[in-house]
Amino acid sequence: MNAWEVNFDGLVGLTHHYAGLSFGNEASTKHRFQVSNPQLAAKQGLLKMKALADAGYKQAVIPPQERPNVPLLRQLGFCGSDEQVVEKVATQAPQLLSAVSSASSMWVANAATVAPSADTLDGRVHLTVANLNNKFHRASEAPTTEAVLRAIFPDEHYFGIHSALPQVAMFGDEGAANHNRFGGAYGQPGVQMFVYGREEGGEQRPARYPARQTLEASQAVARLNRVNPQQVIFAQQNPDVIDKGVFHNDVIAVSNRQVLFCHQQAFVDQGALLSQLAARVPGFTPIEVPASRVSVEDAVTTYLFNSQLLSKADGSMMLVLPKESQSHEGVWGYLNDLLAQDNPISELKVFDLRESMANGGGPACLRLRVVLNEPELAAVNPAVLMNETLFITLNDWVDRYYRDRLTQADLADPQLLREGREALDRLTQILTLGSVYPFQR
Ligand SMILES: NCCC[C@H](NC(=O)CCC(=O)O)C(=O)O
Repeated sequence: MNAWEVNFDGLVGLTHHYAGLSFGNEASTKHRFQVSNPQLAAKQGLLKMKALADAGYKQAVIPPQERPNVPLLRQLGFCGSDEQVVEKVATQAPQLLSAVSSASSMWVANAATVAPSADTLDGRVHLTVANLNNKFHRASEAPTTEAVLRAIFPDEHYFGIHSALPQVAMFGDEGAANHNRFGGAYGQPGVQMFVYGREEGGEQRPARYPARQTLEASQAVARLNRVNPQQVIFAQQNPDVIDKGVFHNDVIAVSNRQVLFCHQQAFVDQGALLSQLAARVPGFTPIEVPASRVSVEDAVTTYLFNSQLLSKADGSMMLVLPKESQSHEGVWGYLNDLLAQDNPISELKVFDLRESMANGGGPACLRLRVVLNEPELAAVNPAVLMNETLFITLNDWVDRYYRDRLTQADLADPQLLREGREALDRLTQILTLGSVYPFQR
């Protein structure tokens, strides 16, 4: 059956700021306390969505979450009116206010892991919400992510949505950022590769930075998503590169159909893994970038692997890259050599995503890929699909509600809380989502 890869991009929230919350994510640490521009951030994301929709790709949007997360502050013992809760945490524990105000749900590659219906035992599309257990500011995303996904994929006949795994380190799960699907046409059964950073009790693990994803979590997600066990591969990320800032696999590898574009040092036993893929994926085409051309450090600062690898009408592929890859002479030189060589990549498309990049989120982090066939696509809430009208409506909405400057100190402003709720209330009407936020219940 005819099927497409639909890219669902996260819309940046009103409280987007730089708080250095993600140890092991070097961009997050480096930009701590810099001034952010939430309005620009949201518009940079919308421009990418619109450009890809205009180029003929199927594109949709996932809304931001309610921030600051007042119910979470109440769970931590702050009391009084909502405004008083925010005021107290701002004076007593400002870093905690940052954490509960983070707009991190924008990186929807970490929202869930998706299994297309062609791969599942019951013929439905499955999505398992990620628990994002390794970081407090991200672990709190799961309940609203689930509500939002149910509002976007409401029909249980086509879609199975699963709650996040238990919130413990043993089941740390970071969603689609550690998942790749290989195959031919999107509607045909594929091979799913689940990438993990450590195994509970295992010896091979990074020394400096955390490995966020466990093998145990990946196995559970594969079960929940009912992926045919014949179509699953588990692969370990190279712990040495996690220690160099590769906190998710999508910082060092990206795949599309038969192609894997990755760094030479991305995986443990990479040679054996590539042979296994070659045996299982018809026409498997690895494009391994040698360390002599691009170091892991340069991969981390430029995010060339955090690109989207998209199929074009003629069967060739386009890499959607962040501007940082173009500004780096060595990396840009390598990418242009790649174009000249005999491989499926025939175009480079560059976007300015500086606001998101400064927190460690490139083009691939901002999107969740959902392969859908015709009836499944027809069952998606149509109001989230990107088109000219939605683009204009969302830009106007951003202009109306978003600030163009935000620091940690601004999070204490009770007006920000009110602005956020008013904006999200309006957004749920635009996207016909119903009541998905705690403040709406
Ligand atoms: N896939 C990209 C995720 C980036 C995200 N950054 C952050 O949460 C940084 C937030 C801050 O430091 O303000 C993370 O590390 O999970």
